Parts: sequence; C-alpha cells; structure tokens
Amino acid sequence: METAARTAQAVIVAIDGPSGTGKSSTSKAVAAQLGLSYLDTGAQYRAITWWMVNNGIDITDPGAIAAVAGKPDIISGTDPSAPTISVDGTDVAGPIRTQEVTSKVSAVSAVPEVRARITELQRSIAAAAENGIVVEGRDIGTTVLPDADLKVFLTASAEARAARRNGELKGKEAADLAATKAALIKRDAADSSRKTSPLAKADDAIEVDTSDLTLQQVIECVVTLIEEKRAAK
Ligand SMILES: Nc1ncnc2c1ncn2[C@@H]1O[C@H](COP(=O)(O)OP(=O)(O)OP(=O)(O)O)[C@@H](O)[C@H]1O
Ligand SMILES: Nc1ccn([C@@H]2O[C@H](COP(=O)(O)O)[C@@H](O)[C@H]2O)c(=O)n1
Repeated sequence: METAARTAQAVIVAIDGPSGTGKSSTSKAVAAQLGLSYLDTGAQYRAITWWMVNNGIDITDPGAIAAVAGKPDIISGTDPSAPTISVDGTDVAGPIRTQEVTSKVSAVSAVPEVRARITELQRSIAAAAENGIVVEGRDIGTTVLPDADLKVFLTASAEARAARRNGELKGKEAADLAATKAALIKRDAADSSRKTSPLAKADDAIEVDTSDLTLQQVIECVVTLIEEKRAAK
C-alpha cells in the first residue's frame, strides 16, 4: 500500500456511529472546512450491494456473495464538496440510496470477504490522502484505521434520528415516523450483531450525543477536537 508524504497538519479522523446520527453531514462539512479529504464508507458498502442486486446474486446466500466480492470495481471520489461513487465506471450515487439497497446492505456488508475487500480499499484511500482525511462509517476506529489521530463516535436517540430521516423524505414519500424508526433500529441491530467488524465504539473514541445539538454545533465540536489534536502534534 502506498502512503502519501503527509503535510505537517495532516490528520486522520475516524467518525463512526449508528444510522442517522449525522456522520456524513458532519464529516463532509468538517473535511471541507479543514481542507481534508472525505470518505463515505457506507456508500462503498451500498455500491457493492447495488452491484450484487444488479447482477442477480442471491443476497440471502453469503457463499454466493463471497464468491463474487472481488468482481466490482468501486471508485470513491474524496472531495468533500463533491464526493462521488462509481461501480465499473457507472455513477451510482443515486441508485445506492434506494429503499431496496438500504434494506439489503446489512446482509451484504456482514460477509467477511466483502469486508476484507472494502477495508483494503478504504485503507489505500486513507494512505493516499496527503492532507489527511475524514473517514466515516461503522468500524473505522475499531478496524479500518485503529491508529487514527482522532476517533469520534456519534450517537442520537432513535426518535431524533427518525425525525431527521423523515425530514429528508419530505415531499418525496409519505413519511411514517414509526416505520422509519423501526427500520433504522433494525439496520443498527444487524450492523451491531454481525461477527466481522460490527458497528462499535472504539475504546479510545470520543462519544458525542447529537440528539439535542444542531448540525452546526456538532461540526464545531469535531473541528475543535481536530484542532486540539493538531496543536498537540
Ligand atoms: N445535529 C443534527 N441536527 C439535526 N439534523 C441533523 C443533525 N445531524 C444530521 N442531521 C440531518 O440528519 C439526516 C441524517 O444525517 P446523515 O446522513 O449525516 O447521518 P448519517 O449518520 O451519515 O446516516 P447514515 O449512516 O444512515 O448514512 C440528514 O438529513 C442531516 O441533515
Ligand atoms: N464502515 C461501514 C460503513 C457502512 N457499513 C454498512 O453499510 C450500510 C450503509 O451505511 P450508510 O452509512 O450509508 O447508512 C450500513 O448499514 C452497514 O451495513 C458497514 O458495514 N461498515
């Protein structure tokens, strides 16, 4: 794996947490503000899930998933102001957000061969980020980048997270708060209970409960934590 010559202010930041806690919004804004790269690892797991669905792979069969886990070519663009994701040259930023992919991604991401493949990709992207990077997901602090300079674990109540998600859907689909809440609790439970690299807080991660914070407050909190790390370098 090639490691970029890092600038003095380069930092590696891991942001993990359950669904809807604000990882993507916070990570993108923090990275843009501090001139860091940004990697949405959930988008990579969604992309490989999209490929499995599109190629007729039985996602209830971990053996079938494992057999083809190395096939799709997944490319992530790491500019926080315009992150991109493609599979075999096709832009899949839209298709990976469908309900179908969301409902199947936990099953695909639980397969060890998928995790090994995507983890390797994530590490090589982080290693190439010369100004540093904010990487967000479920297992970044515990598994992907255990030596990150800063680890943050975002949490929020299921009620707050469901309300945020329904806010996104407004005008597109009828938003049923109870159904949204049940779906995110189900996905978190699957992600937390898988054997390989589950959703978990690293022992040395700083936990931030965002339930009663605005997005701007969370961004400021993480920027302050990064600046403290940089000052101590
Ligand atoms: N502190 C906050 N207060 C209110 N809304 C927020 C806050 N943080 C994020 N949001 C909103 O909540 C929604 C979910 O945020 P985001 O996509 O960043 O979460 P996430 O943790 O990355 O979710 P997932 O893991 O499911 O991708 C977005 O609409 C975002 O604008
Ligand atoms: N490090 C990660 C990141 C994500 N996943 C899986 O992908 C799903 C989608 O993630 P979003 O952040 O886009 O909601 C998530 O539910 C996990 O199944 C993962 O396993 N590890």
